[in-house]
Amino acid sequence: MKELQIPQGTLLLEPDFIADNEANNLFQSLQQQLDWQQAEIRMFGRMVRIPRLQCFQGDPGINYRYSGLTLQTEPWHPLIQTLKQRVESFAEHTFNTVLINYYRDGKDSMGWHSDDEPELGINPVIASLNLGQARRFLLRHRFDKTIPQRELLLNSGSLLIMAGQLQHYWHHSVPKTNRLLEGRINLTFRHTFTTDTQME
Ligand SMILES: O=C(O)CCC(=O)C(=O)O
Ligand SMILES: [Fe+2]
Repeated sequence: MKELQIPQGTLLLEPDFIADNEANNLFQSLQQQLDWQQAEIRMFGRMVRIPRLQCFQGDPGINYRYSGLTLQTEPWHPLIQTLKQRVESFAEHTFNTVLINYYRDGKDSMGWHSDDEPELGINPVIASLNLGQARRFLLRHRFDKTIPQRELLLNSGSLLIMAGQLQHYWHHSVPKTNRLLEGRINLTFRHTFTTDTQME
């Protein structure tokens, strides 16, 4: 595991967490078997469809708030349950939810944001697993515009861990491109606190 040096945040990358052929098989199975939804969010006073498909799984009874929406967790898909266990033992951290994003082609994307919802706790550990098409992942400092933007290429099978103060100080995004790209599935494993569980 490689620690990427970034001020005010922790970023770890394991480029070959899952072997290529297994990652491709997982991509195919999940692409076919998950119940993909295209959420609508309110933007500038009107409802727009987000440019990607999503699915949210986790332990029972956990809600997830996202751009004004409240999503209910679906039960763990068996393949994802197994992946969760592998990621947990590698990251030495437990997760109770996963947000799964399916970028169908280069036009699908995720805008600048940080994962700083209060239910994720103060300094969340988020483990981000990539399957399929490699995509650019950008990071930009939220406050100090003199700090250069960072760019990673997230290959199929790679695992990126975001931790420490990263979500407080950095935004991240997956930009769209005009290049013809294949599909990519990204899974962000998270620990979501509920009113019944303690914040760290
Ligand atoms: O697709 C990615 O690499 C990023 C996903 C992400 O930022 C998120 O789910 O919050
Ligand atoms: Fe994110």
